[in-house]
Amino acid sequence: MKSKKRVLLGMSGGTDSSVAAMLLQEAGYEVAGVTFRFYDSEGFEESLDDARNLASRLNIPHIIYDARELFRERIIRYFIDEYLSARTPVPCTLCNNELKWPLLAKIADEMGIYWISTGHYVRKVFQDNHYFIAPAADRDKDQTFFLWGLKQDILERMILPMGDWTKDEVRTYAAGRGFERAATKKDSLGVCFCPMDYRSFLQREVPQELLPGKGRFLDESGTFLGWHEGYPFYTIGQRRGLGIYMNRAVFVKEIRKASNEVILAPLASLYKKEMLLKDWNIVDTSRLLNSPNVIVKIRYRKQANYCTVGITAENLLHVQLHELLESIASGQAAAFYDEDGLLLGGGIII
Ligand SMILES: Nc1ncnc2c1ncn2[C@@H]1O[C@H](COP(=O)(O)OP(=O)(O)OP(=O)(O)O)[C@@H](O)[C@H]1O
Repeated sequence: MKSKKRVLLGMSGGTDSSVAAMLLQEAGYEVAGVTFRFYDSEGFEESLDDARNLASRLNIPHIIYDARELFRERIIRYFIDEYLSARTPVPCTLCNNELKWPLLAKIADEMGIYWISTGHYVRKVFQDNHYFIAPAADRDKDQTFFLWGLKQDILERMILPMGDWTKDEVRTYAAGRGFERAATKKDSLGVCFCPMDYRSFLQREVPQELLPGKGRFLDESGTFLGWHEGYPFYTIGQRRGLGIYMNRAVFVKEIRKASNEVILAPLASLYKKEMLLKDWNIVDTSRLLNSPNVIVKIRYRKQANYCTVGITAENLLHVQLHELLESIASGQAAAFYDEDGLLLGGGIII
């Protein structure tokens, strides 16, 4: 089954996977395309048409895979439940690690295809008998942060054509090949099924009786500061949009579900020195555990901190931060890197 020349590509209809299809063909692969229908949206038919048109112009067999039920259960319901549980969800991480890539592998298996591919801006390297995800040439587009949960069985099958390209080069290439529409499509931003503010999404999706209603903002010593709209509408570290006017800067430090209370505090109170992770994945134990040069990131575009990682008796990852880090929210992901940017693993903060 390990045909060297056949690859299944996830085709969203967007610029990156469109150019990925062209580059794979240029590299001599026989490409098949799949477009996942993840959820119902006005834009889906248009994206699907784009993917189909491209497939037809490139002479690529193309299928649609209906993943709506799976996506609703595993991603959208999780997203809502996390906010209702006073946590901060990471839907893109979960989708990539538990849906998009495993589904590609499953469908490829059914088609007798070994290689699987997407338009993700990441690279893959093989070192010391392990495959690692590595940063893309376009550091601004780098998507390594979302892929820490992928295991070797997926990593070994991945082909990542965008890894050596910048987005500008990709657009120029598509235009040069006469694919003007693919060249000029907008980048997708944020959480795909929730294009609006997540609070409006919760208002729309969650029956009113399941929302907690107004609750109390308190300071760290329990003093009442004002009323809030209900704890799911706040996230750890939030400063803007609190709807409360104070003569000092305050941030959300803690969210108490049981009492529907949100604790506000100065930034200095939000710093922590350690965290615990569940549902973790380690790519190479020897490089991660107790190593002195591990870097951790808890936000896509934010700071990187040095840390030391160990495993607790309860089988959680214990992350000792070398410098204080603020706004660590349960539910968020932490991704580990070595100093060359190789992705060493990650987990979900509890
Ligand atoms: N609905 C979908 N069906 C199949 N594959 C998808 C779908 N959505 C995304 N992908 C794959 O996952 C990759 C990353 O998707 P993401 O939405 O993060 O990035 P993107 O930069 O918007 O990519 P693109 O320009 O290809 O839409 C895409 O390049 C594509 O290969």
